[in-house]
Amino acid sequence: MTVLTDADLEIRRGEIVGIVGANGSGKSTLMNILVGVLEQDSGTVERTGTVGWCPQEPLLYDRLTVGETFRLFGSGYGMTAEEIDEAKHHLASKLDFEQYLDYRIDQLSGGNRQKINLSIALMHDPDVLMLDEPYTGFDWETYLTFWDLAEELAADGTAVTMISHLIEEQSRLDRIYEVRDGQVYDVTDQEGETDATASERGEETDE
Ligand SMILES: Nc1ncnc2c1ncn2[C@@H]1O[C@H](COP(=O)(O)OP(=O)(O)OP(=O)(O)O)[C@@H](O)[C@H]1O
Repeated sequence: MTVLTDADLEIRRGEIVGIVGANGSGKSTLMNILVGVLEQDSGTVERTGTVGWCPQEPLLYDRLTVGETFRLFGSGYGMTAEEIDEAKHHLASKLDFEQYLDYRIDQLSGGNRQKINLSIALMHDPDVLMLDEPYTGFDWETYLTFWDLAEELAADGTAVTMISHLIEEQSRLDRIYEVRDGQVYDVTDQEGETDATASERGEETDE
């Protein structure tokens, strides 16, 4: 099936970019192509720098502990043992999962598993961060901490891209792309909410 027919977008350093759109519109497909886990049929994706990816479904190994998970991904990223340890403690303290470092992934709650999923995307301080609904299952405090982290990273020059469903988040985004009918539209300067966010709430739109 054809999901996307026309997508032209740019993700710049220091920006927080939102990808919005109705369920099934192709947001994850677009992100998977940008990350490189899915190959596009035509067109090009230009990536500069390192990429961190937080997929919608955590891609973690159930039988590893949280500490082992950091070591596995950290060594994959080419980090030293000290760098891995520092990133682990920093993120565990920030996102409040220090007490779970020796737990196995399959012993964690959904929200805590998502914290690890997000942390693995962030731990190597990537230049480009791709987050597919990164806050699923987060409690309110964690959700706010997540935004602190995203804003800190963007201020340090990271290009942060996230698939977002929440209308109230749109004011935090520097640029907003909407996926609709297989195409990607820049709706940053559109007044009010996009069609997609209205239709997600079940409201009629003008189309
Ligand atoms: N592995 C797959 N095999 C076949 N079709 C797929 C696959 N993954 C996604 N699709 C289809 O591609 C289309 C776009 O899916 P995608 O997951 O990109 O949407 P989305 O906008 O991220 O949706 P949601 O908001 O529900 O997460 C949908 O019609 C979906 O059914």
